[in-house]
Amino acid sequence: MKVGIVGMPNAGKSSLFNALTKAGAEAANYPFTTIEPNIAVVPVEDERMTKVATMIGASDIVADHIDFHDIAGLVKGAHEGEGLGNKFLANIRETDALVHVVRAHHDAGIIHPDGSVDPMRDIETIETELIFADLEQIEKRVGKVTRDARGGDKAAIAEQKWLEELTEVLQTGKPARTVPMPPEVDRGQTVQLLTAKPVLFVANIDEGEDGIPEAVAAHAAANGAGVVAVSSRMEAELSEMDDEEAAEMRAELGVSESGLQRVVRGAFSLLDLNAFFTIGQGKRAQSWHLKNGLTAWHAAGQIHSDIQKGFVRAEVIPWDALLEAGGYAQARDRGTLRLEGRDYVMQDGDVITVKFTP
Ligand SMILES: Nc1ncnc2c1ncn2[C@@H]1O[C@H](COP(=O)(O)OP(=O)(O)OP(=O)(O)O)[C@@H](O)[C@H]1O
Ligand SMILES: [Mg+2]
Repeated sequence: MKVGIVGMPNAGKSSLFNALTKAGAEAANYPFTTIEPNIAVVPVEDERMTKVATMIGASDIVADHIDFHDIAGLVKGAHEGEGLGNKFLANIRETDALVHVVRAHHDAGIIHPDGSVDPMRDIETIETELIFADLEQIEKRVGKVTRDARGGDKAAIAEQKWLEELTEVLQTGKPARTVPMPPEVDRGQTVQLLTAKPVLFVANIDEGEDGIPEAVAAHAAANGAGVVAVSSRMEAELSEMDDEEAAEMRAELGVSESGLQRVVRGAFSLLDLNAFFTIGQGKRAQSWHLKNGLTAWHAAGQIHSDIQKGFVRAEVIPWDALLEAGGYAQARDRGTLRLEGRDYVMQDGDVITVKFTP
C-alpha cells in the first residue's frame, strides 16, 4: 500500500516522513535492503499473526508494510505546472491514500509561505489544486463517454451521469470521495481522481499539545476523511532517541501514545483492508492485506502471480480457530480447516494455504 504525504511547503511533511523512516528502519526482520530516499517503509504489526506463527513454529515473521512517499510541497497553480506541479500530481496519482499535513503550530521561527498560520486556508489551497487536477481529468474523459452514451452503451450512460455529478460537486469545492461510483462504471477505464482517494489529515501542532484543531476536525468529518494531531518535529526528534529516553520525554510533555502510531494506524484504517496470513512450520510467516470483499484468488495473487495462475484450491481457517486447535492437523480433525475455491471471500484474520499447480 502506498500513501503519499502532501501539504503546503514547510508544513512539516519531511519531518513526519523522517520519523516514519526511522520507525521502519528499526523494525527487526525487514526483508527490504534498498529503500528509496523518498519512501519510508513502515511495518504494520499484527499480534494475531505473531501468536499463531509462534505456536506453529514459523522460522521468522514478516509484517506487511505501508510505504509512505514524501512528496514535495504543493503550491497554488500546481495543476498548471507551477512549481513542478505536474510531477507532484503524478506522484500523488500513484498512491492508494493521502496523508495531508497541515501546519497548526505557531513557531514564529518557521516561515509560512503565505505569511501567517491558517490551517483552513492551507487545506483549501491544497484541496483546490487537487480538485482542479480532477476537473481536468474529467474534461478529458467526458468527450469519449458522451459519444458512447449516445450510442446507447449502458455503462457509458451511467458514467456520463456520474461525471456530470462529479463536476458539479467538485465545483462547489467538495472532494470526489463524496460521490460514489456507480457499479456499472469500469474502474480500470475511467478517471483516477485525486480527491477520491481516502485522506488522513495530520494537524502538525505545537510540541506538548495534544488536541486536534476544531475546524480541522469538523472539515475532516464533513468530507469523509480521518484526522490526527501530532508534532512532526517532536516525532522526528523522538525517533532519534532510544525507547526509554523517548518514553520519558513523552511523559514529560504529557503526550501518551506515540504520535507516529496514530498516523500509521490512522492511514491504515482509511484503506478498508482485511488482513490475512500465510504461516507454515519452519517457514516464514507473513501478513498481507486485501481490499474488503476480495477473494482467495486475489489473495493468491498477492502472495505470488504464479500461485494465482496455478490456483487449485485453498485451505482456510480463522487465526483464532487455528490457535485454539493447536496446529493444522488438529484443526483438520476438528473440521475447522476448510477447503475453499477461488471465489471464497476472504475474511479479516484468515490463515490461508494455497494449493497450486506450478
Ligand atoms: N510541530 C512543529 N513545531 C515547530 N516546528 C516544526 C514543527 N513541525 C515541523 N517544524 C519545522 O518546520 C520546518 C519545515 O519542516 P519540513 O521540512 O518537515 O517541512 P516540509 O513540509 O517537508 O517542507 P517542503 O515542502 O519544503 O519539503 C522544519 O524546520 C521543521 O523542524
Ligand atoms: Mg519536505
